[in-house]
Amino acid sequence: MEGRDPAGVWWCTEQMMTVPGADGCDQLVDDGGDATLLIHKGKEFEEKFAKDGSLPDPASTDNAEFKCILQLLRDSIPADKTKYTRMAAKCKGVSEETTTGVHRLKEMAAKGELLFPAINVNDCVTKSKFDNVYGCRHSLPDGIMRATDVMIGGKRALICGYGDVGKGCAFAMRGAGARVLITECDPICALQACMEGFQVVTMESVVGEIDIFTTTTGNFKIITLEHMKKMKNKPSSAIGHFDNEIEMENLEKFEGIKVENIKPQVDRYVFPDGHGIIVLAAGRLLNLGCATGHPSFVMSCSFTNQVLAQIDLLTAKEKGYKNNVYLLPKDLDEKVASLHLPALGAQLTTLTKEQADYIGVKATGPFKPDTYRY
Ligand SMILES: NC(=O)c1ccc[n+]([C@@H]2O[C@H](COP(=O)([O-])OP(=O)(O)OC[C@H]3O[C@@H](n4cnc5c(N)ncnc54)[C@H](O)[C@@H]3O)[C@@H](O)[C@H]2O)c1
Repeated sequence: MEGRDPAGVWWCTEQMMTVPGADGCDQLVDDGGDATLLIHKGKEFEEKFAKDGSLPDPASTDNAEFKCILQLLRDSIPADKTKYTRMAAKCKGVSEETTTGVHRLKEMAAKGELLFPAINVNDCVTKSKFDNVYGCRHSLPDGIMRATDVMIGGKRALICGYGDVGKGCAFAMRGAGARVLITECDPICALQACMEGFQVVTMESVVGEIDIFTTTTGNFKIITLEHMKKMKNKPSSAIGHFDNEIEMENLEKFEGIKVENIKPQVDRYVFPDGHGIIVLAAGRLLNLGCATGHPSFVMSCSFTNQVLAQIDLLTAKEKGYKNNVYLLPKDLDEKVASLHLPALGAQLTTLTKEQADYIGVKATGPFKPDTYRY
């Protein structure tokens, strides 16, 4: 759905969750938390309507996405006053794919607002340490090359954030011959970047010299309008989750800005002073917008985790899951990896009973404590 208008995206989200002849879906697979957010906001505004007859007001927010949600609910409530309340009651739980969605879920759980149990698939080792790292290592340069045909070798590439996605992106850019710089707020990640030979800098100190920008923070206002004003005539890109990592709204509203659509998902924003920057995938996930996302092999690890999480949710009640965020057990994480090894021709060593006892594990695993960080 990348590149479509936000209202259309939210319309699709609602259609996906509307099950003819039923109150809604039994379980949700989410990526970024949009479906989960819509159910929660739907129920919240339906309850408000029941109490005081008021409908959501899209004019009450400046956030373009949230405006769409409010408009959608403003249309939905008069037609069916309890649609999302029934949907929430029917839903046994959600399994969430990505860092940004998990962040939203944890916020809701901490406030006691989560309406059903959630499984954090992102933090399975065989998800975040594979899809986020190796998937982005593949699909970041793929997206940049397809979109711009720019020579990456020799260019200065800034990766904002050196978490899982940032690590994959930094190594990809280095592999393509770029001189890679990193911004980080976390001293541990910053030190990791230094130890890998990347230069850790602040955006302000290098913004005028960088050729390719990639934001991987899951945070907002990483590349601001002020930064974009100071950039040279070169590409900028984003691989995080939302278009607020790059201040797209402010860029679009900037007086005198001209937008040249070079091709689908590739826009050149020209400032009144004549310098232009290339924005890929409208500031959203460029590897999805400008390429085909991650290759199927690495997604197979993520989706195997999703399937296991969905099976786990089937018995959430029996397991006594509360409306909280849960991780899959480590033996399942190891199982996901085991299932993928034969395709790569790997031969796993089997521990003898003696060796297993010596290091204090079972010969069949789990091989690491939950605190192990890989
Ligand atoms: N495009 C894709 O295919 C894809 C795949 C997986 C995840 N994601 C998304 O990518 C984003 C990052 O995911 P992740 O798993 O790497 O998360 P992460 O938490 O491992 O990494 C994010 C890093 O950004 C740093 N950071 C936060 N604010 C910063 C700032 N202002 N300046 C510099 N650094 C800052 C954090 O310290 C952290 O190290 C999320 O939005 C996630 O949903 C995208």
